[in-house]
Amino acid sequence: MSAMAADYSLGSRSEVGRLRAVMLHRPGDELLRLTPRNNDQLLFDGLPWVARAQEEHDAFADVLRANGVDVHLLGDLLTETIGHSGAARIQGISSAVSPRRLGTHLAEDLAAHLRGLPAAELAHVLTAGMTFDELPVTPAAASSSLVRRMHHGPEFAIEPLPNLLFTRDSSFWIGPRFAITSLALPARVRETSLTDIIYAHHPRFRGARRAYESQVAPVEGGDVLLLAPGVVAVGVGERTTPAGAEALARSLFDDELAHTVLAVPIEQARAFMHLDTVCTMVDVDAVVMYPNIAETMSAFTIRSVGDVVSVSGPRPFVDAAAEAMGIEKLRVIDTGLDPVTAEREQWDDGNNTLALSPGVVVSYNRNVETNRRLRDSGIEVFEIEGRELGSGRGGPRCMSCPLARDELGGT
Ligand SMILES: NC(=O)NCCC[C@H](N)C(=O)O
Repeated sequence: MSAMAADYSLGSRSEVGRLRAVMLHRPGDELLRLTPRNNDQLLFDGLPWVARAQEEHDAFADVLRANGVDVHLLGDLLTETIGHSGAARIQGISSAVSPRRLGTHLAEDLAAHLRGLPAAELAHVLTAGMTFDELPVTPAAASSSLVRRMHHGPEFAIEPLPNLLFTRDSSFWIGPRFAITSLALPARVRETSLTDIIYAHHPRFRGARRAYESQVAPVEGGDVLLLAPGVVAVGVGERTTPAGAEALARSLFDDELAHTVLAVPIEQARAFMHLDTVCTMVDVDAVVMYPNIAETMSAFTIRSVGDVVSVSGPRPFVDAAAEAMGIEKLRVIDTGLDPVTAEREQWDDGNNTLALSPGVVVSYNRNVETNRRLRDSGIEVFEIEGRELGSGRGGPRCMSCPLARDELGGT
């Protein structure tokens, strides 16, 4: 990536300030690893047609570019990072090559092989993984490695990362800082080793500081909504735990990145894996929310006053949010859908919109009713195709990590 001077600075203090730069991951060979036997464990509901998924993703990126957003692809950033920094290369390899899985001898052999690969090839292995069949053939390893002899060829020596597509979850920006999250499920844990080396070593991010450095407990970016400057909502459910929400809140308070954090309980179910599967912001004072839970969604309010942290509630989410945001009312765009249509469109990420600026969002075209009602409420909707992308159960917000948004006053 050229070190061109951008007319914005990195960071984000809201969900809806004009989007200036974003990190996406164009899906690649890691999706070709999915089979009917491993797709559940790898958190996909089906087997995407990969070429089509790439076309859909390219169209998504084009919509963002057409709206003036700088699109940075994680795969490119990773290749550039590894090419630029020997330390990043070593770190990436050591997080991927597990002596626990491979035994010390094979792990050392493989790590030595990976250290010699060109940057793009190594980035490919770190994202798409490697099967035992694909291990480099060294005569010594072939005859002396029991691990190699006893594993089946198609098994993974390095697990692939098909969910890298959902860049929202493995890091997020709050104020001028980035946070590397702590992903809850084994299929995704290694993703953060890649975002970590990118932010630590890519020249584009030189000087950027970290938030939530301790990564004490699971926090996933899809659960983190920047409701307003200083006000953060954190979903607590299948992924982010109460301990994660509390640790994040205390860390944001210590770094003066937030004064109020709302911990929002969500059902521990696949359909509601993150807060952004049921609620996203579409304007400075408006959310689109899954109607079947709009009435019951609640929040604990965590506040920092001086050195004291207090927890109150729970109370209705919309009331707690409005008070924390300092607005009279949080508008809930009432999609007004009957429960069955609402359930179908929520499953297909109808509530997972990505805001380009206040009142302008990107959404999947299949959610016909939700999109119609968003427009009826004055929201401009750019529609994208998600027939294949959606098989991983994530929409435009899940597939994007905003790197820079304008301050709200300036949009
Ligand atoms: N923020 C999001 O809701 N991201 C979607 C993540 C989907 C992925 N297949 C997962 O289960 O983690």
